[in-house]
Amino acid sequence: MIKRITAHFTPKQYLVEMLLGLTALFGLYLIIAWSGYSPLDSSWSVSSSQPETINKAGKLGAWFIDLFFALFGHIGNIMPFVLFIAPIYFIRTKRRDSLTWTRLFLRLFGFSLLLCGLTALAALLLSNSLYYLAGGVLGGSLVVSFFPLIGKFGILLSGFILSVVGFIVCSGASLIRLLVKFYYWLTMKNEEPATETEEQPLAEENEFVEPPEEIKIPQSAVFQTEEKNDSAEEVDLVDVNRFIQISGLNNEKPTEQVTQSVLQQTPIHSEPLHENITADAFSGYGVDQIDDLPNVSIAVMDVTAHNQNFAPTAPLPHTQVQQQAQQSAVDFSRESDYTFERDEMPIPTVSIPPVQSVAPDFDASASITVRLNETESLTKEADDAEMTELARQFEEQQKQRFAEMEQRAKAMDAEDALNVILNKEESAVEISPTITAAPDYKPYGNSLIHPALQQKAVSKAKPTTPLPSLDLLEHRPTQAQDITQEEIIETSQRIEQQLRNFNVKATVKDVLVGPVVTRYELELQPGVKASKVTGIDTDLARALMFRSIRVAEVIPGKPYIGIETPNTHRQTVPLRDVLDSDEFRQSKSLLSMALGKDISGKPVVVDLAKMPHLLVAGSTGSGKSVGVNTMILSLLFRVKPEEVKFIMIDPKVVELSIYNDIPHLLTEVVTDMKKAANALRWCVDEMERRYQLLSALRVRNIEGYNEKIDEYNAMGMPIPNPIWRPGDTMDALPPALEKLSYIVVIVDEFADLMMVAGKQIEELIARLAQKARAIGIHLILATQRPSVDVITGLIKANIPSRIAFTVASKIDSRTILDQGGAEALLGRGDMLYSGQGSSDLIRVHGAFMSDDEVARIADDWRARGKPNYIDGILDGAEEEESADGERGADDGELDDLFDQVMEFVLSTGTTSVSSIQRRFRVGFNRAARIMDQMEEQGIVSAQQNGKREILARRPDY
Ligand SMILES: Nc1ncnc2c1ncn2[C@@H]1O[C@H](COP(=O)(O)OP(=O)(O)OP(=O)(O)O)[C@@H](O)[C@H]1O
Repeated sequence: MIKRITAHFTPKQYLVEMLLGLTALFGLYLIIAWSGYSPLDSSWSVSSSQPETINKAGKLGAWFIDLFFALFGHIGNIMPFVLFIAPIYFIRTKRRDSLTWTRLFLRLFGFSLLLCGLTALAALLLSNSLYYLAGGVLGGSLVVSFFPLIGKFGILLSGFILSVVGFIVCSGASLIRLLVKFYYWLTMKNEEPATETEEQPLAEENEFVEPPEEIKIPQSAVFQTEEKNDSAEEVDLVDVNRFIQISGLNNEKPTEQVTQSVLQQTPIHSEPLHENITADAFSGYGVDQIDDLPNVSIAVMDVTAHNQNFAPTAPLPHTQVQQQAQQSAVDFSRESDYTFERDEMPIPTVSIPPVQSVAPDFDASASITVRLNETESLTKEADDAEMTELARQFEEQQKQRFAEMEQRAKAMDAEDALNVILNKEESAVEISPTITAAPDYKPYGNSLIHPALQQKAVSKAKPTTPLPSLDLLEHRPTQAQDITQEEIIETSQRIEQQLRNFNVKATVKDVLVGPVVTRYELELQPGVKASKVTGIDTDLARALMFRSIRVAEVIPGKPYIGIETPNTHRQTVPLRDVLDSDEFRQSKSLLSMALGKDISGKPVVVDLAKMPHLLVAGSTGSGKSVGVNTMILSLLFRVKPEEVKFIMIDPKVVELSIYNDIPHLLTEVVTDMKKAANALRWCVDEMERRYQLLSALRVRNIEGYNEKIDEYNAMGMPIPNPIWRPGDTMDALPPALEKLSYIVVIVDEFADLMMVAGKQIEELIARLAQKARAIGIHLILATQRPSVDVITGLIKANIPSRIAFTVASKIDSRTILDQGGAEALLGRGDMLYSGQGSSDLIRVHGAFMSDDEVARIADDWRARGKPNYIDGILDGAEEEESADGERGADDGELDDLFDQVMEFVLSTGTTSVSSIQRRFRVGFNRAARIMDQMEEQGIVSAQQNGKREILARRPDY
């Protein structure tokens, strides 16, 4: 149960409040009378023949207003308003509480001075007529009386001084403060802190009024402590609202924070306040009981921080307050002049300890925290009690039940059976916790596998179109770029201006607004280097207030440099838009890939066959995976499985596994990096095999080869496989050659692959990269670690095409692109493309597609056919490798297969390691080592341009 503290008025306060209210009402009445004033009405100075009063406030109203005009002239106009506003001001600001007879007299006196001053000024300055005195009787008589003495100027000066002094005395405001405020208002400066300005009038007021004779507690809050002291301080908390923080009702700072902030404001030298305030001081309050209220904390804050004359004992003389501040808590209560009586009311607790523990030096004027958090603890206690009671009842019931059972068992002579039952019951109780802890599995219909773990069955009918339709991609409306002409002109001017500040003279010649960035093309003055602008790109970005800008030193086909600034609203480039473009449709190459849109919004389509390998790098989250998916989907929309095959390596497991089982795959998506190395080795072997075929058919590349196959097939003369040997297959005759498909090897995180077998992988990639172009094997390697241990010199030298997404630093950018720029990209698919070793960079905003779209296209292909996985791509058989390794360890010993291999090489004339691998079913290492041994024995020459010659003739051996 919580008590709510409510305010009660003393009879005197009732009276004052009522009088002020009546005065305000009378003022309102006079305002109405003033607004309806007519000089024709009969009144104090006018006797009219008019039978009816025109004024809406009646005769009385007309009479009063006329009286004001007669007495004070024009100044009479303010009287109704003063009578209305002043009482309301007193009530609202609670100044009525401090209204004493002396103060009332002073205020009235001040007002009289003000009236005298103003009426005198009005009488002199405003025009008077025979019937109407501008300053009224008062102003007129003052002027008449004093004119002979001090003259016109003297009256003006005195009137002014009287007005000012009168205003200060009656309002209690400080003229200097008002002037300062006016100055601040004029100069638009911030005023002093609000607290200070709030408190000041009070302080000023106190200066005018002598210390109050009586000390009273007008409706102030008083608190009761748990420990009740015999003596306590009477407190005049003038504005109690400022010191009460109610947490739970109010979203402002929690009590602790308030206390903390008060602590910070409190001077360190001051001493702690141990003030126990008794509930008696709540004499002006009634206590209502209510059931449920949130936590209420009442903090008496550091009043001295606001007003030096004001402490919890505010009306005390200044010196006394200081003395009290220096006293200890005990002293404070003992020496206090004012005492509270103890009250037994159980009201909220005053918790001082937290304040003391946080700041032992806490001042007497520091905060006291009152916490009303009984509800929570009481509820908890009640809950606990209830639980214990229930447990007790249950135990009793059980005992009773067992007693009954025992009796019945005795009667039936079945005590043994009862024991068995009771034991079982006990053991059941014991194991029950384990049973309840187990998850509550429900049946999954017909399946034993949870729906979330079931493979998604694609029950799609085989599509009728030869290739997937673009309708599988979502149609996202193109958002319009909302940059205005004015904005562009303004930014152009700012760029020119800022460049001038850096001593670069340039003029904006062209502006291209793209989906993500806007490029300002500038003509530099002759003699100014473009690198000068590149060097100040960060300073320029800061000066122009852009997140980052990129300087394009060369714009192909234009004599300008480009400054690319990010657009306020970034557009997404949908993949559908790019694939649906003429650029992509009309590209002839089979391996054309759409990347996104360039700076002017034109689709960027690149040809993987020409690249011929691609390195993609960018920090995490920069859009690499989306970029790689864009490339794969571009291919999936235009190539059939027999034309292009994929080997996908995905150490992250989740990125490319969505393509599993599409018919383009040569093997399932590789996630094990050891197997991935084998896949690369297989590629090298395949490359060797293809070169043999190409050389046998005397063609230079895969296109020529495929054409030749087509040509002879069309003539009905299929070409027999020239490198087939009896025993390679079960066939009696060599099989006919078929067209070769392109192979695209995609590695999503190339760094992981390098970690597993760095040197080997580097060599394999280098070999593929050097030679694989002609035979149609292409690599796309992506990495998020653009460091030199991943992108080694060897790899860089062999992979000329690069794409850089956002990277962390200029150094990373240089590692990928051999120049800076990628560090200023904007992320989320923003990339720089450098094709085929060219130093020109194309800024591309990558196309975007959702995972659902990728899944739809993969499903579409899965519905069209099954993959024809090639056995053995992934088995390089580690055991075999390790066995090879062991064999290689004993130097000088020829391999067991040496003789057979030599026979094979001499009889067939082939020196290819891959053919040895295939023929003898050994791993790459072993085959290569046998070849090295043959070289040592002088049977074959050393490798030159990837080829060896046979030096020995058969009879030699
Ligand atoms: N072209 C794009 N347009 C719009 N948003 C994009 C684009 N590309 C990527 N994003 C956003 O960036 C997020 C991260 O992209 P993504 O997963 O491809 O990054 P990542 O470089 O592969 O990261 P990680 O290396 O950690 O896998 C995406 O979820 C997407 O919201």
